[in-house]
Order: sequence, then structure tokens, then C-alpha cells
Amino acid sequence: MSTNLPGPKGSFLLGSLKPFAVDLLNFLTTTRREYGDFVHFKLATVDSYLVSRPHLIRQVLVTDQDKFIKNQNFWKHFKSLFGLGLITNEHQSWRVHRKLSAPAFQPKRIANYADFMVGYTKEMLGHWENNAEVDLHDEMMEVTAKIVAKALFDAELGEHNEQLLDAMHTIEGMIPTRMMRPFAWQDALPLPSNIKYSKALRKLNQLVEGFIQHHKAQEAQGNESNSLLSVLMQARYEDGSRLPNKQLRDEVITLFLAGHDTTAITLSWTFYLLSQHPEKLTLVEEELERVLAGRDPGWDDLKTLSYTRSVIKETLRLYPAAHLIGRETTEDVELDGVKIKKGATVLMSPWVMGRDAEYFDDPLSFKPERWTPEFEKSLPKGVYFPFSAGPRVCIGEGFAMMEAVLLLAVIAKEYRLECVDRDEVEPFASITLVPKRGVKMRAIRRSEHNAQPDYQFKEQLA
Ligand code: HEM
Repeated sequence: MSTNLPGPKGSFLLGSLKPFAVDLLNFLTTTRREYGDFVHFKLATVDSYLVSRPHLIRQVLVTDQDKFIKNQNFWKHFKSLFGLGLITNEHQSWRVHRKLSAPAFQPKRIANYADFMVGYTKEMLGHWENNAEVDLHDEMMEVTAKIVAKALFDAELGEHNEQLLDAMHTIEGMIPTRMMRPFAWQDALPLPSNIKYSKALRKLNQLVEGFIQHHKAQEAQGNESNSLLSVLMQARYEDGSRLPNKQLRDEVITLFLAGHDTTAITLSWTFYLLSQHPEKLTLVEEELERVLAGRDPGWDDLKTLSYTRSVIKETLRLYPAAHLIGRETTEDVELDGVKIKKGATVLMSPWVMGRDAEYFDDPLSFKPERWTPEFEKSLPKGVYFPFSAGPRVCIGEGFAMMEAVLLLAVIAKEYRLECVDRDEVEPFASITLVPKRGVKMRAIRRSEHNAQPDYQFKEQLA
């Protein structure tokens, strides 16, 4: 059994931690290119592997998944945030809570959310002005936060909107720094950034506790709710008991965080890519006109809006919001004859795999039309996994795809978005793949756009 895998040697004490922390996307891309599809390196003292063979990715995520847990070196920094919510929970406790959460994400339940997804998006468009600049990423973060809050609590955020978004913003802003710290104790140092983070977390806990109490009061008055929280509140353990408040809090915060910035990011990248490929945007617009004939989209249209859906799939290939999935071995594991010791880190990257020329023709080109049913069938399992795979596959996949398609449809029906400065748009690998400096767009009302066929031409004349 050989353990002589190729890989960057890195420095004596830190291994490859520095290039990994400084520019993760570059590290992943060059490591794959220079050392191949099964690479070994050290992150500080931890043996780490970048695995880019589809059958091995499947082995880790699906067939041998019980020999792995989430990568503790990474998640240790977020224990106080997510607690034992689905993303960070493990073993039997994870199995129990995943089962109890599943009913909340059944298609017949999430179908009810289509109307307010469309409603909030139209409300957002109501504030846009023709020809004005919008920071699309900010807009997407806000509207997806409102949507997930409504789905979770069946409540408008109202006066809590600003406070919740502020707390989230502070916490999300600290994630890149925290995730690159080698030691968890660094998070407890009395640094201004840590103090700010703790304050934001206290605020978040307080707001979520308020939502839970409000829900309980409504329930006590016999008011039925269609919210995700109410499904969790109705869930019962085998002994008939309910989820304690702390567990509800952990699940809700997890769903809130996992469920809004991933979808917001995906939409930001979608509109960015469409702005760079106006001919593909025209195909989206044509499909919207054909299928919707001017009316709002809804749940029943999702199957028919196949090109619009392919646009989202193609975006998730090129800019997967979850760009890196990590696991830690709980026992010695063999991957293609190589012994991976207990406690090692195994990394699999949807970013790397989605750009591999072996599986995607002309991989860096944006080609939504590649996503035919035949192509999907022919793609080896373990190549395209923006929502992961196996038992820990994203529980919100259906929710996210519905939201992304509906929001794209509602916005593209009304506006053409043109990128103000494409050089400014650059991916940054935090916990998710964010556009580093946002995505500034000029929003041009489609009726105006059609009346003035070439906006850029008009600008040149001015
Ligand atoms: C485009 C949007 C989304 C993407 C790309 C995405 C991606 C992912 C990925 C890759 C994982 C697995 C992580 C791992 O195994 O380490 C995951 C897990 C999860 N996602 Fe999503 N997600 C999205 C939207 C959502 C939404 C809308 C929700 C909820 C409303 C959600 C809730 C969760 C939860 C709770 C988990 C943990 C599941 C478990 O371990 O049992 N996600 N997501």
C-alpha cells in the first residue's frame, strides 16, 4: 500500500497552510493542475488530501460516508454559531434530527413558498429605478434573507429586519478570518473583532429566541403556521418529547445562514454571467415570454422553465457557492490503495471538478445548453456535486433551486442587468464563494431596453 502521493511540500511548520489561507482558489486550481487528481499536503500538522477522482468523491460522500465526519479543523470555529444544527451535528444525533427536519423540505410544503418568493422579489424591484446602479449582491442577500425568514418563521422581519441583517453581516464578515485560524482558542482572545462577533451572536440569539417564543405563543392560541420552525416544533423524538429550545435555536440559525447566502451568491453569479453573455440572456427572456406570457412565475412553471433552470445549473458548475467540501476520517480508510489515517482531512472541490476539461467540453465557457438530460446521464457520479451527495446532501436543494429559478425569472422578466465594471467582479473563497467586491449592475427596464436596442451604443454617442 503506497502513501507516496504527489503534492506541494510547503513549509516545515505550517505545511501548505499559508497558500491555502491566502488564496484558496488558486491553491486548489494549481495543486490539481500540478500534482494530479489525488494529492497529499499538510495543513499545519494535519495530513490533508485533495481528491478529484469522481469514484473517490463518491466513496467519501456516499459509500463509505460513515467513516467520515465533517472536517473538525474547520467547523470548530463555528460551534458557538451553529451549535448542534444539521450542518455541524454528527452520528446518531445528526441522523435523528435530519429525519425530523426532512418533512419541512418536502416538495408539497416548499411549493407553498413560491408565492412569497415572487412577492418579495417584486417588492425589491419596486425600489429599483430604470437606468440606476444597484449592488446586486447586497440586493440578493437582503431578499433571500427575507425569504428564508418568512419560510422559517412565517413572519415578516419588520422592525427586526435591520438588526437581523446587521448581526448576520457582522458574523458572516468574520467567517473568513475565523476559518483560517489554526486554533479555536484564538476565537476567544479579547480582540476587537472577536468582541464584535460575540456581540452580534448575542443579538442573533436574542432575535431567534424572540421568534421561537412568538411561535410558541401563536401555537398556544391555536394559530396554525406553515413555517419550517413549526414543522420542527411539531416533531417528536421516539420517546414523544419535543425538540428543546436550544436545539430549535441551533436548527433555525443553521437554516437561516445555510439558506440565504448560498442562494444569494448563486443569483449574483448568475446575473453576472448573463451580463457577460447577452445572447444567453435573450434565450432566458424568450423562454419566460413563451412559458409565462407576461404573468408571474409559480411552482407549476418550474418544470417548464428548463433553460432558466439550466442557467442556474451552469452557474453552480462555474461558481459553486459551496466551493469546497471537507471531511475528516474517523478511522483508517483506504482510497485507491492509499491508506488515509484516522484524523486526516479529505477535501473535494466542486470548483475544481466543475472546471475539469475531462468532463466538461470547453470548461471555462458559460454554456447552459450543455445541461441536456442525456448529458446529465452521461456525467460520471461524483463530478458535479454543488449540493454535495449521499446522506448529507443539502437538505435545502429543492428550496434553493426553486428560489433561484423563480427569482431569476421575476427579475429577468422586468429588467436587463448590465455589469458596470466586469474587472471589479472577482470570486473570493470564504466559507462560500462570494463576489469579492459585490456585483455592481445597471438595471435597465426591459420595456425601455427593447425600445433602445443597444444601450452601450447609446452611451458611446453621449
Ligand atoms: C444554491 C444554494 C445552496 C447550495 C449551493 C448549498 C450547498 C450545500 C452543500 C454543498 C452542503 C453539504 C455540505 C457538506 O456536506 O459539507 C449543504 C448542506 C446543507 N444545506 Fe445547503 N446549499 C444551498 C441552499 C440551502 C438552503 C436554501 C437551505 C435551507 C433553507 C440549506 C440548508 C442546508 C443544511 C441544513 C445543510 C446540512 C445538511 C446535513 O448535513 O444534513 N442549503 N448545502
